Amino acid sequence: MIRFEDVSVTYDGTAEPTVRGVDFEVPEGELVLLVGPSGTGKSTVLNSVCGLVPHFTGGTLRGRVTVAGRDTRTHKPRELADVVGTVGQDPLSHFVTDTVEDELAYGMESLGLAPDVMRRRVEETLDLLGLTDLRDRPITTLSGGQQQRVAIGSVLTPHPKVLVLDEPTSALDPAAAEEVLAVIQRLVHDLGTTVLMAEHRLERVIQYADQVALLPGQGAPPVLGDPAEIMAVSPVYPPVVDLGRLAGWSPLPLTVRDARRRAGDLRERLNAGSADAAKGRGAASISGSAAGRDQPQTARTRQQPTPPELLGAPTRRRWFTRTTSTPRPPSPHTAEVHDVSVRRAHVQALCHITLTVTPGETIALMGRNGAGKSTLLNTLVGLVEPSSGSVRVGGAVPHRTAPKDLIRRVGLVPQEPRDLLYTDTVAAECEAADTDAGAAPRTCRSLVSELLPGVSDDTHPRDLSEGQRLALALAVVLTARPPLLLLDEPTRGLDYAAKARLATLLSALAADGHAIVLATHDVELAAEIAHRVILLADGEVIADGRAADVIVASPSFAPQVSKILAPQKWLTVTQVREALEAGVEGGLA
Ligand SMILES: Nc1ncnc2c1ncn2[C@@H]1O[C@H](COP(=O)(O)OP(=O)(O)OP(=O)(O)O)[C@@H](O)[C@H]1O
Ligand SMILES: Nc1ncnc2c1ncn2[C@@H]1O[C@H](COP(=O)(O)OP(=O)(O)OP(=O)(O)O)[C@@H](O)[C@H]1O
Repeated sequence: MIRFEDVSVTYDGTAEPTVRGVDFEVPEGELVLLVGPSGTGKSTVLNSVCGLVPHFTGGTLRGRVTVAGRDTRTHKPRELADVVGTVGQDPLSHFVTDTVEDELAYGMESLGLAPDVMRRRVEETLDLLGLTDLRDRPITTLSGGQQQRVAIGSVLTPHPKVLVLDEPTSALDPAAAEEVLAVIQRLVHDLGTTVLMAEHRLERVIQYADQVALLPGQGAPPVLGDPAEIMAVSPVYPPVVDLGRLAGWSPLPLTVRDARRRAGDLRERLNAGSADAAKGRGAASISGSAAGRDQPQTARTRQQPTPPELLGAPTRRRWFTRTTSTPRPPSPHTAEVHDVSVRRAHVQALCHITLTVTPGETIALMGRNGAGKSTLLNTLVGLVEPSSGSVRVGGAVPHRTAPKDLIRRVGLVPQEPRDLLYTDTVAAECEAADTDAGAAPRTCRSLVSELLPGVSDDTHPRDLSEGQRLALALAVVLTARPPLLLLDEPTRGLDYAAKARLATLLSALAADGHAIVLATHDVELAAEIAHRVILLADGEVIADGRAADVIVASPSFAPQVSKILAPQKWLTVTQVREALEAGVEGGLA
């Protein structure tokens, strides 16, 4: 159904092709998953199917791409629209109408479908994607995940033969991602729809793939094969595969269910290690278990607030030591939220929220799309005024504090880091950040150099990769050294390597006394770095406690490793690896 014949794409102004030797076929009624590290050309390949490459992006496409027999070089995107439905990475840029219902109908109207057919399909899609309550809503008032669901719905209603999906679950909560993928799988199995999809969070999608195409990068052509075979050699892989490789399981399990069947031995080895630790041998290493998350090596937890005098202590990260000379406010809490409610139009976005945030703790704010996570972050940073209740950040009321004073207390890296960047070079962005923060010249530039070595002053922020742009926005926010750092869905669009770098950085910031609150759907990131998890539902706090307790107890928010090794409380492959190594040293293996 989709056929690539020796395709290469060279963008204008670049000497080498971004992708080359792309030569494979996606048969009708199959779902092929495109995987690979950031920047290896996944979006480029996807966009060549719907004709955006090269008709809209410029550049040169060599070879041939055909979709349902139509050559994309001779057919413009609008001449392919009746066969290909495309969801790109940025839903907002996608929308053409104002309300949810109109958006779902738009594609069908352009194809001239009969009104009764349109009506039926809109109703079906609203039902399938859980959008019924939002049908009359202006799209601009939807949460990020709600918008992504509408974007997916709008390409499903015309029933295209081919779906091209670029990270379709990046803004979805785990349960919504499962629901949307189940719908897509049903289209593949029952209607014979052909799907080509790229996604970084492989733990969500790998089990739905009939085949995987790996783009290894550095100009190497894609490798197509059976998902398990590709996962055995791929540089990007989900935690279940990481654990399978660690334990030496063959064939590699791709699902939690398959891994659980294989995990008996591993559980026994880990049990022996824990028992050993309990007897006092090798305890330090084994405390890497989930229960040990907020034990001495990280120390600064809700239960053990960091004494303010320790906050200026030297840190592990060189760049960060430069920023520790200014004393921080003496309050034991960085932020206090008391009985806060927020109404937005007719929606009760937050309802009687009470919580405190303590220096040195990392909190993952989780919950379904529309639960109120972004609203809470926006309230902490003064962008949204509570309808009732009080918010204090570093002693100040955010929405009544002048921006130049507020940025020394709290900084938000928004869901779309681009929203924070407004100049046209990295150097200008850094100068503006220094001025805004009243910081010494080159403060921001030094942070950027540490976070993004090799990025030149004259690079346009638009030309940075997703992960690089996030790092730049983080540097801009950190220039003012806010004790409270807020991040909204920071791993959206990041590959596993970029995510690991972000996790290391955030852990160093927390160890230095920063309080960090991140709204995230990424259960694996929460497992990696959060001391505490707060679950929101319909604007209310429904759980607030140690990460290990809250997420392990939730089928939606538990990471893969804890599902595989339950009832033992492990959260990450790193913890398992460290425990096994300690066990080997102690003669356990
Ligand atoms: N329109 C364009 N003009 C010039 N260069 C581009 C254009 N679009 C993408 N590129 C470059 O091509 C390379 C591949 O980008 P692409 O978005 O296809 O990668 P990707 O694998 O989808 O990355 P990610 O996983 O981060 O989305 C990158 O270096 C990018 O900067
Ligand atoms: N301007 C607005 N007018 C009306 N309702 C709004 C407005 N902004 C947000 N909402 C609603 O408030 C609720 C909370 O939205 P919020 O963006 O805080 O959710 P979220 O938990 O961050 O969601 P996501 O996980 O999808 O990003 C949602 O139902 C959303 O539709």
